[in-house]
Amino acid sequence: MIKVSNLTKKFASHISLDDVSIEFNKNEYIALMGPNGAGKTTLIRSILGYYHPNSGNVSINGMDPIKQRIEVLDKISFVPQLPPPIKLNLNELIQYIEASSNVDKELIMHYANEMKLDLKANLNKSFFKLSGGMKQKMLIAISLAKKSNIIIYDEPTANLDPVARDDFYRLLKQNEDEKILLFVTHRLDEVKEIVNRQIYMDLGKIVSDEIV
Ligand SMILES: Nc1ncnc2c1ncn2[C@@H]1O[C@H](COP(=O)(O)OP(=O)(O)OP(=O)(O)O)[C@@H](O)[C@H]1O
Repeated sequence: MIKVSNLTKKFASHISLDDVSIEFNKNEYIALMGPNGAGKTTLIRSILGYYHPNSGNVSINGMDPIKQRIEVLDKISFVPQLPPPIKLNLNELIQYIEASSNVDKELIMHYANEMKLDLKANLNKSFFKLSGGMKQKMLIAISLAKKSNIIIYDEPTANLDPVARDDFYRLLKQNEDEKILLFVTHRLDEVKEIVNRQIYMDLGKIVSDEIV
């Protein structure tokens, strides 16, 4: 369970999260929406322990994502809005993920194949030299192979072509059981069939929260 309690996060005098309280439970597939600058990514990053809040706190299965960062990140699959500038080639990246997060290499290969990413042809290529869509396919393949109970996606389809988007949503549907899936999106039409809860944020607050 993810529990956010009275969370306020300011950057200088700007309030990005304004006393936000919300819970996410297993079997919830959540679309987190709202205009640019509403605070969605700040909320996600706070859940992942990237930010020290000005007040309030976050708990993930009873753990503090700042104090127990490694244990918390081990429980979560996360695909960010902008892929990180990883210099490792894909082979090294897979080996690193396999060793650090105990993710099965064959499963990464399987999901990469399902996302139509030709992993074998690109194994010696640096991650940062892949196209934007290829990077997202790789991160999605890793996120699905990790088999986490908490999956957080921050606009993961931004660079994907329509075929890759369809592949991604098909794989997500296969993967739905007993999870929390938190999905930041501007395209409700794309995720409508997958989500069962829709949350809107604006000006650092939750302005609506509906079970659908
Ligand atoms: N690291 C930071 N330093 C300063 N201000 C920040 C930082 N991160 C976010 N902000 C500010 O916090 C506010 C919320 O930003 P956030 O990225 O959470 O919005 P968002 O809802 O994810 O927007 P988008 O839909 O554009 O991705 C914005 O005004 C942004 O400028």
